[in-house]
Amino acid sequence: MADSAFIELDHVEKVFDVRRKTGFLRRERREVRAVDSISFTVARGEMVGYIGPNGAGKSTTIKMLTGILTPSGGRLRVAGIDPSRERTRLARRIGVVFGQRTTLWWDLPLIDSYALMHRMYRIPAARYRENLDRCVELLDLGALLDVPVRQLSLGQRMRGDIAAALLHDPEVLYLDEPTIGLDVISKAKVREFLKDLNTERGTTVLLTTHDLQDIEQLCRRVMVIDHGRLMYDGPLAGLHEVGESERTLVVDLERELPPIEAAPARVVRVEGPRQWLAFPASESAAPLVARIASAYPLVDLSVREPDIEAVIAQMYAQQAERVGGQVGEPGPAVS
Ligand SMILES: Nc1ncnc2c1ncn2[C@@H]1O[C@H](COP(=O)(O)OP(=O)(O)OP(=O)(O)O)[C@@H](O)[C@H]1O
Repeated sequence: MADSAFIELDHVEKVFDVRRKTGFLRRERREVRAVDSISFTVARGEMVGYIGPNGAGKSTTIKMLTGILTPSGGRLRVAGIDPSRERTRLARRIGVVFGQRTTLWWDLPLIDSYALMHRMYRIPAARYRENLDRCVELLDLGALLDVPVRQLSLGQRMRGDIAAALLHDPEVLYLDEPTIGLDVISKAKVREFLKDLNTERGTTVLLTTHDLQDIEQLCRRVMVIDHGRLMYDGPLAGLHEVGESERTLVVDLERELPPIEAAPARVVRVEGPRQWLAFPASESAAPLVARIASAYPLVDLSVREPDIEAVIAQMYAQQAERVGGQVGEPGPAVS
């Protein structure tokens, strides 16, 4: 493994033993291989997207990286520490944000939660003050500090949670769906903040998300997991190529017209003056837009990204075709 690796996973596995009631006295025992022999390293200061469909094994990986769960097999290190053996020592060096849950105290004003963390993590007063001031300013929390957490909107609470994860200056931040359910403005704020955190402070970030735009705007490298297996590790552009996914250009014309001709884009839907054109996600939209604008009476247009599920489904289908296997049997990681 690389010396500079800050996070290291070597054939890590997590198997859950699930018991299900199948009759009055009968129970069925089943193994769920949530993480299946995953290996990767993340260098200090990297910002990596960790994506995959529901139930792929993302949260399980993150829980093992924090020490909440113990791997069933393989070797795992974060900053040289075995997370499940030295969870408390590691806790001082990592920050975690689970989008669907909060680490804040529900009935307390935000500032009181921070004060409790100050004590829990034994953060030196000057450093606490400095980090708090910085987060309050950049995450726009000033007006919210005295508000009980239960009264915060989802976006406000998420910003509050991100600040809470950073008060002790962690070297690595795990984010599990940090923009889930947020409106466009809150998403932009959170992304901007994370970008700054990574470039200015060099914080290593591992980000799981269902929003491809989070990855596009933040991560040069993306890892795709499905059925507990690593299917891809590389740049996002490469993922589009592997998945041969398509983006969609939605064009509003001045009036109803025959389908637009603009290869390699092809019209996939027409509704009155609005037309939908699919084009390969690996192609730049700019020349296509310029060509359409010069030849057609354009009123408005927008580009829609493929969602992660679609990209992965494509990737899957192609891999199955290549190996002549069945869709649903993941192959080795493509990089
Ligand atoms: N404590 C548990 N006991 C039994 N099975 C579990 C447990 N936690 C997770 N699993 C199973 O392990 C698999 C992976 O779950 P995980 O939560 O890691 O997926 P995920 O990629 O984070 O999904 P999502 O995007 O829906 O959050 C799923 O099949 C899930 O049902």
